[in-house]
Amino acid sequence: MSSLEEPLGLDKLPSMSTIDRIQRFSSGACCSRVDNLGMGNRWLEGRSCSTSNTCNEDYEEYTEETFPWKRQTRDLSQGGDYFNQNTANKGRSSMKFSMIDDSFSDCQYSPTCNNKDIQDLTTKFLKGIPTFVKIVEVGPRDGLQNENNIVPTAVKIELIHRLASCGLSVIEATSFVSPKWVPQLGDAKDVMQAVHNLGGIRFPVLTPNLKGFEAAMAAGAREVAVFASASESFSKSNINCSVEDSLARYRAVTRAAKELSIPVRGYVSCVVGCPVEGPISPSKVAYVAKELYNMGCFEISLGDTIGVGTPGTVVPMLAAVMAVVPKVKLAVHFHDTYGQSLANILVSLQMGISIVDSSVAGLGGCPYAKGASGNVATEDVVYMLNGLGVKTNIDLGKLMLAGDFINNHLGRPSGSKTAIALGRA
Ligand SMILES: CC(C)(COP(=O)([O-])OP(=O)([O-])OC[C@H]1O[C@@H](n2cnc3c(N)ncnc32)[C@H](O)[C@@H]1OP(=O)([O-])[O-])[C@@H](O)C(=O)NCCC(=O)NCCSC(=O)C[C@@](C)(O)CC(=O)[O-]
Repeated sequence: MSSLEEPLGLDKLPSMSTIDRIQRFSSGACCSRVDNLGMGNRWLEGRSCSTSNTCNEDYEEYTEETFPWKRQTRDLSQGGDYFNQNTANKGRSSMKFSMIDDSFSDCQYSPTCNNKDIQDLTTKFLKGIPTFVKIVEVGPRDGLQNENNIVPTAVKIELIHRLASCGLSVIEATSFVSPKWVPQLGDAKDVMQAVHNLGGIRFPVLTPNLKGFEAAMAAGAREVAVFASASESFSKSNINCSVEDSLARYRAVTRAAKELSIPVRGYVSCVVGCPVEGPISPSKVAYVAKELYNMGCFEISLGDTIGVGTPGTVVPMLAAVMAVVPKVKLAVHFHDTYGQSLANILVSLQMGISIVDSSVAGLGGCPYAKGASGNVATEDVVYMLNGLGVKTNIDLGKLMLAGDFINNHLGRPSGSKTAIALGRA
């Protein structure tokens, strides 16, 4: 078994230095006034702009009438059941409505603005965004595979039940991989047997080879996922074979799955950067994505496994993949090492992607991608989509409680996000 000894090798990758970050975020222009749309009290309460008074002054100008949803957003001080669905729904509809109409009717924001300007700008920035986004919840698999301590089977099953009650339609439940490689998911059979009959929800599982596929079928799985990499080095360290050998294995899996009418999802890892090789060219990603698509994967998830992507690198990568695989078949899967996940998701949506992977409480990380942080939190994705007026059919309040359930179990404070992947030496 090989493993990645080195940390991310971020010196080779596009990165944002601490100084860069401070300079960017402390610029006098805290945010444009139109940016306030739909941001709820995360912006209103959370933004401090410590190096400039501009935001505070701006904030004071804005009354509750100006932001009618302010009263309806999550009140962090109350803890527990802080965001019931009624409230979330009301906030959502009033936000959506007020984006175009009410809040701007008297144009308090700029002496020169008018409704048409606002509508034009809104259309310009939001027009490509799909009206419905499917979320693939990967917490029970991608999240729990990387915890230092093995989470008890009963807790995994309870987490999946709680996630199922949130309205999620796809929950990646576990992996049928070698327990020597990923001991955290050594109870895949028990987890799968306990959840596979939950109605109306798909529970894909990772299968690295035919052995895993057969075990998954025996445990009741009805959908599987294969996972290749755009990086040779990562392929070797993650699944102990070359990219071409992995594709050959996956052809065997997709053939077997086809005979049983089992849908197969395909992952491409390291779509922006690799811990060993540094930047990965979009053409390599496109090649692997196309191979997976050609062998019959119904959906291809593009994974920024170590979370080094920014909109500047994600857009060309997506453009290259979209040239060879229809965009309706593509999902994005971001880790949040540099806090870029939501920005990356937003540009992906603007490019027409309508499937997003995420992980409750931001759990996640590949044990063989040392130093990468967790997946983007499902709560944050749903919150952003609500603000954009995109449908998800997910109950944000219940989702937050599911996040707290697992955070509490893991000894993390309620509301924690982004578990840091500790990797494996
Ligand atoms: C692929 C292998 C199995 C090759 O592992 P290997 O050691 O090269 O396999 P092998 O064929 O030589 O077999 C060695 C032993 O493993 C057993 N074995 C063989 N296959 C299985 C199986 N399916 N289930 C259970 N056991 C298995 C096999 O029976 C044998 O047992 P032994 O005779 O020594 O007792 C191994 O490397 C492995 O399991 N790797 C999985 C690693 C993993 O799960 N990584 C995390 C995935 S996350 C990811 O990739 C990124 C993603 C998808 O999240 C997207 C993103 O974030 O970007």
